[in-house]
Amino acid sequence: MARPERIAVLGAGSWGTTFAKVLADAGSDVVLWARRAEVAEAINGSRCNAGYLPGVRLPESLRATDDAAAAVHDADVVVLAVPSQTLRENLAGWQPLLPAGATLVSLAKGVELSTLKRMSEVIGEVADVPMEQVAVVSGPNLAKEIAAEQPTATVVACADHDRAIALQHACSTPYFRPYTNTDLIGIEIAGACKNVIALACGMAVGLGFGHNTMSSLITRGLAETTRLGVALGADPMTFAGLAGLGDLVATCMSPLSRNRTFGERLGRGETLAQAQEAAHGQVSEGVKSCSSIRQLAARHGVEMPITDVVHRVCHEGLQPGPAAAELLGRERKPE
Ligand SMILES: NC(=O)C1=CN([C@@H]2O[C@H](COP(=O)(O)OP(=O)(O)OC[C@H]3O[C@@H](n4cnc5c(N)ncnc54)[C@H](O)[C@@H]3O)[C@@H](O)[C@H]2O)C=CC1
Ligand SMILES: O=C(CO)COP(=O)(O)O
Repeated sequence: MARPERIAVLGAGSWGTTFAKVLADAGSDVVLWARRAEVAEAINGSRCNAGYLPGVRLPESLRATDDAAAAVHDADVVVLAVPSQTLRENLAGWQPLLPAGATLVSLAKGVELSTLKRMSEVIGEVADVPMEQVAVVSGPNLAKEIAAEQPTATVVACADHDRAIALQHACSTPYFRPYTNTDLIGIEIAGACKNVIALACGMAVGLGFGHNTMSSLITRGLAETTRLGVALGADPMTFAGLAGLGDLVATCMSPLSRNRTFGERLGRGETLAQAQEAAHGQVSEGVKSCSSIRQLAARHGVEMPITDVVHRVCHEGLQPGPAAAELLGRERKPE
């Protein structure tokens, strides 16, 4: 499959805008759709999306619009960069506009609450396309670092290897190195679960705990994520890769992560509403996905103790201190 000619990125938040910059820097012809006309105008006028990426100058070749039909017109790749829980509704509106045969790419990291579906499953269903047409980009990809052109690797996953190669080509730059993969289940489960583990790590930071606690959460978090992924049919090796361990470490360790920051606020004693207010409208996917992932795990008989306590802290009034004590007090077992 040839390198894509025209790419539309739908969603001009932190990651959508950054990924559009990557594609434009890689020489692709990119149009970025923003919900708000003033955001599109600012990108076209001042080359800046100040609300999400202050201080970042966007490439001259990147065009923005608030007209989704104009954005996707003639696109051979359509990148979906809206929060997981809004993807179904947004995509249903865009579905009649999608060019036949276009590769649909998910940037979102979450599991849908109402259906427990992965984002690629939601896309296949709503857009009514074969799964070979759906791709996922996921990895240790904190938007602000990539927007600053710091060296980063990622994974482009698609069941159709040729499409993955074409997309890999379209987003390769001197600072962004994509690898291909065909394990969508593993890549997406890893991406959704790491947000929940990052919430737990944030809580640990908020409680004043150090690196031993973080490493213990990261390692046991990886174990429970892998258990769920394997139960769903993923390749266990995926969890040792960029979209698995790579993203887990980046998100759990970085103060730039919205999920970790959210967890830190809860760990310091703030309420869910206070932490949400402090996020200024930016999405912390783990707050909702902890519930859908917990349900998915229960459906498949998989134990996910960290995810379980994160859900109960976020939604059932459990306090972070007792949650930590509960994890430590679990039945003793071999590693
Ligand atoms: N920011 C990052 O560093 C990374 C984010 N991601 C994932 O990408 C997805 C999008 O994240 P961001 O761009 O960071 O989010 P964001 O919160 O910065 O932006 C979300 C974008 O979606 C738009 N949107 C459309 N419909 C919406 C609705 N109904 N409700 C709320 N927003 C709506 C917003 O206007 C905004 O442009 C998430 O699933 C996130 O986990 C993945 C890798 C890196
Ligand atoms: O997915 C991310 C990094 O890979 C971004 O994480 P946050 O959504 O927690 O900021």
